[in-house]
Amino acid sequence: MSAMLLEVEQLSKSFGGIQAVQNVSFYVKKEDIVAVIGPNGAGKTTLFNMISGIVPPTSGFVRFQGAIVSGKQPHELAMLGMTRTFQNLQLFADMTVLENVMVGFHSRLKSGIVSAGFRLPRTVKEEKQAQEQAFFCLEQVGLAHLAWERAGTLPYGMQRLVEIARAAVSRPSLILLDEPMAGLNPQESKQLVDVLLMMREQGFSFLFVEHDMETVMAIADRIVVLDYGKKIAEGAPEEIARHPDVIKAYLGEEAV
Ligand SMILES: Nc1ncnc2c1ncn2[C@@H]1O[C@H](COP(=O)(O)OP(=O)(O)OP(=O)(O)O)[C@@H](O)[C@H]1O
Repeated sequence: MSAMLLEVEQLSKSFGGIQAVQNVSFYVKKEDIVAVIGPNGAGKTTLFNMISGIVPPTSGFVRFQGAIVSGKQPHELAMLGMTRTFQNLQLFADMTVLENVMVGFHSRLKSGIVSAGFRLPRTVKEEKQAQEQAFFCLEQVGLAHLAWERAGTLPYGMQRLVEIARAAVSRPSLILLDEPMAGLNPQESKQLVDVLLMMREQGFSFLFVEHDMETVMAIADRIVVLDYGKKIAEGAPEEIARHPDVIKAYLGEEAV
């Protein structure tokens, strides 16, 4: 597959005197899994926040499916087919698992979650569609049997899967995952890796920030490495693992 999905061009962000991200460029193609790694403070979160519309870039731009999208809000990006998850779980603990996933569907609907509350005819139909689609996504992540449980009662690893199902329910072309493995035990991590690989088979593409190198090496097609706000390397996992600048960035940090 060679269709270009996301193009990040010379993206920069400064906070006062701090250059958090400096002229970073890379791309994600359809059905790619691309990881962004780097030592603490390298600029990963800032880069991610710019791509997903949370913070505006100081300069540079983001193109998604051929159109420039920098400056658009997260809900506008969701309508165009780009969704994201956050480092800290953002589920509604008192809502059911199914309802939590449906929230992701509403982010892409015309009627939205507010009018859904009024139960207008069009929205009743959309509700049914949302419910079916949400249930389907829960089946895919292996949680359909828990659809009616309150989300807050699920173990952490399962809540992460609910978040992934929510990000996927509107059938976006690209899902951004912010440290998907954080807080998961090895068994939960393995389960999530399997889910992500299975979703890729179904046509999803992923860009993710991750500290867990084992996961990065296991699932990334390409890795973008940041250090002090700059891209210092980009390539396949095996190239990155032996890249001298990457080794220096990591070992230099740990040796201190
Ligand atoms: N809102 C902000 N105001 C000022 N400085 C910021 C802000 N956000 C980030 N920074 C600075 O920008 C730099 C990059 O931070 P960022 O959080 O993007 O790095 P990171 O790679 O995600 O780090 P970590 O792995 O620790 O999450 C750091 O020096 C940080 O202190």
